[in-house]
Formats: sequence, C-alpha cells, structure tokens
Amino acid sequence: MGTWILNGGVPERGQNRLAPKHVYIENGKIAAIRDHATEGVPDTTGHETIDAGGKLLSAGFIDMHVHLREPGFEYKETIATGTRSAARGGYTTIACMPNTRPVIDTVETVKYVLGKAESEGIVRVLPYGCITKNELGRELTDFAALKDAGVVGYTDDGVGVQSAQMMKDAMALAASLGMPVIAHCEDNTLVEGAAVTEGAFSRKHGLKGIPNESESIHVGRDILLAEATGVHYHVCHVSAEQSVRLIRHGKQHGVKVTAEVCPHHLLLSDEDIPGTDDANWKMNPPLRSPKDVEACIAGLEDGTIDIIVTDHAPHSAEEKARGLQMAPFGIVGFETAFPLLYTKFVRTGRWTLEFLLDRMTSKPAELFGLPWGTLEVGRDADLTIVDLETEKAVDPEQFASKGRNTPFGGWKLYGWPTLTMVAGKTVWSE
Ligand SMILES: NC(=O)N[C@@H](CC(=O)O)C(=O)O
Ligand SMILES: [Zn+2]
Ligand SMILES: [Zn+2]
Repeated sequence: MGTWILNGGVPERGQNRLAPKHVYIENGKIAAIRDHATEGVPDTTGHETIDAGGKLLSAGFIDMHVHLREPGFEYKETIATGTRSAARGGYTTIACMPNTRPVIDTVETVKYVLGKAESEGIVRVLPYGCITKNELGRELTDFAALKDAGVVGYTDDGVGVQSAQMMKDAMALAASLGMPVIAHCEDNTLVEGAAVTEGAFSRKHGLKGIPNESESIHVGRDILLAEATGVHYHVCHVSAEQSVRLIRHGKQHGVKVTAEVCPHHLLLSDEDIPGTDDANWKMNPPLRSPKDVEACIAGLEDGTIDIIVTDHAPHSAEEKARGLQMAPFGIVGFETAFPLLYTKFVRTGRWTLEFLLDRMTSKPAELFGLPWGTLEVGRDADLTIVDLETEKAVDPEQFASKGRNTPFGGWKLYGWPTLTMVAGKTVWSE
C-alpha cells in the first residue's frame, strides 16, 4: 500500500500557474507523478489518499540557517519545538547553527544533536560544527572528526572570525575535506555594543550604530581568502549593499562564493522600526537602509545571492522585553517566511512562484549537495502543501516555536502551509 496525493498544484516551468498533478508515494519515496491533464485521475484502490484540492504542492522547503537552541538554551527552543515550528512553516530539512551551550565543536555534541533530532525531531536536522573551539576564534576544531560525525559545514555563527589567518587556515582545511565554510561576517572593532544599524534610526534616537562595513569588510576579506584557498565559502544573512557588490564581484572572478538572505532583510528597513522599546526589531545583522534592502532584493534576483534562509533565532519573552538596547539579537522565522515572501513578492507580481520556490528548495540543495528539494520520481517524499488563497494574520501566540519574537505580528498574509510530509510521512497538518 502506498499514498496518493491527489490534485496537487505544481508550478509549470516558466509559467506562473499551477498544473494539477497526482503524486504516488511508496516506501517514503516519490514513485510516480501523474499529469492530470494528459493522464487523468489514477486508480487509488487499496491506497491511502490525501486530496490537496488544487493547493500548491512543492518539494519541502530547506532552511540552511536556523537556531534550535539545544543543548543549553531549552527555555528558548528545543529540537522538538523547533522542528515542529519548521514543519508548520513547510520546511522538511533544516541546518542548525552550533552556538548552543556547549557549542557544537566536538563529535560528542554533534552526536547529541543528531540523536535528539532522531528521537524528538519531526523534520531532517543537519548540524553545522564550529570553526573554532567554543567559537572563541583562537583554535580550530577537529574538522575531519566533525565531518565524520555528520556536520554539513563549519561556522562560528553568532560571531565573526576576527583573525584573517584563522579564517584562512579554516578555509584551507575545509577545502582539503571538500567541505564549505559558512561565515557570520562581523568585524567587532566596528560594532562596539550597538543594537541597530548606523543610519537614519540610530541618528534620530542618538544611538550607536552598526555600520555596513562591519559586515562587508569580512565579506571582502573572506572572498580573497576563498580565492586563495579554493574553498566553498558561504556568506550568512547578507544585509548590506556593499556585501552584495563584493559577492557579485567575487562570482564574476570565479571565486566559489555563495550567499543567503533572510526575509526580514528583504522586507524591512531601519525606517520601519517603531521605537526603542520593541526588541522584536533587533536582529544581527540589523535592519539596514531602504537602499540596502533594494540591493539585497536585486542581488537575489540576479543570482548574486543564491538562497533564502530564515535565521530562525528564538529568544524568551522575558529576554526580548529588555528593550532594543539590552535584548539579545534575533527573531523567529520558520512560520512566517513563505507567507511573507509569497504575499509581498509573488502575489504582487515581482517574482514568479517558481523563482521563490527554487530559492527555498532546489537551490539550497544544490549548494550543499543535498539529495532533497526536488519534486521528482525516485526522490524522498519530502513535500509541502500550501494554501495560496486564504488570507490570515500572523499570530505569534499560535506559533509552534517557543519563540514569539517577530516584528511581523498582525501582518495579513497568503501562502500558509497546510501539510508537511517527510519521507512519505505526514509530520504536520492543519
Ligand atoms: N541572527 C541573530 O540575530 N541572532 C542569532 C545569531 C546569528 O545568527 O548571528 C542568535 O543565535 O540568536
Ligand atoms: Zn549570524
Ligand atoms: Zn544565525
């Protein structure tokens, strides 16, 4: 016995409309895809059926930058709650950052995370390992051992690697292992305790600002180091126009540099921050100027920026109540990412649905050599069904995540996932 998903709407190549397809799943894999127009309704006798009712049927979303907070910060999120939040957002594979407590810098911690993901997680969890021990920037971790334990790359996300020599050594080692280096780009000497971008908002409120260069100096430095070492270098959460320009230049010169951008850096600028009380507008990198937002959108559109990630970064309500200056950086992202981007970029006619889905499914898979992200016979049945027609307001109280820290509360959006399936098993449905 298998499962038929009937009447799934699959975007047609190059056309902004959905074609009805019937997808047959057996032993966790996609075993057949039937085109309704030419092949009609299949005989489903003896099989389980799920009627997608014409809703969008996509390969499950892949998020290469998330914080699950376990081990150590279970009050913010756990692998159980974080993967449930991901499933609700339509994600079937997520790559988690190692800035936990302890950080993921040993084989033991990698195994702990993978074990928890296996026993308590409901979507695929791919851990990153640290570049440096304790993310202190002083000593490299054991890259080979971490690779064998199952990490998908090395990163000190949360902080920038301050030493160029340390970064160069990391890149050379990663390159020799055929592994990517994923960089949180931030020069600490230019930041000094600021909470928002240097710009209109910081000036208006007399606050210290985080300048664009704190990010782009690392981007530029690292592109040169990636060129020298031949590593696959991936830039985290691009926010600054200068970074986009440098990545574009690097790509033009054949450097193996790729990059990601978050929904909030495509949709919000510092001009949108309502005031200095609400820390739901505080994240790292910070919301930049409208010009930077446009540069990030243009970078994604021309392929300079490759993929979309959430940087899902849950914090407790108590932590986020400390105000803009004192609260920790970060906002949650799983449960709003697709509705936000679908509503603001696809429904408005700026992007095709195919473009958006590509940046959330097949592109991340391609970049990191993952076998998921494509709706194709023979692949694992990691699938998402999405209602594109019902408008609903974002209600943080309803999130599956423990984190409620989002600036998007109350936004009226379309494009809500209704069913998420991993390896043929429904892990979440409305
Ligand atoms: N993005 C954030 O604002 N915060 C992240 C760290 C990070 O991604 O750099 C976190 O761990 O909370
Ligand atoms: Zn980061
Ligand atoms: Zn992060």
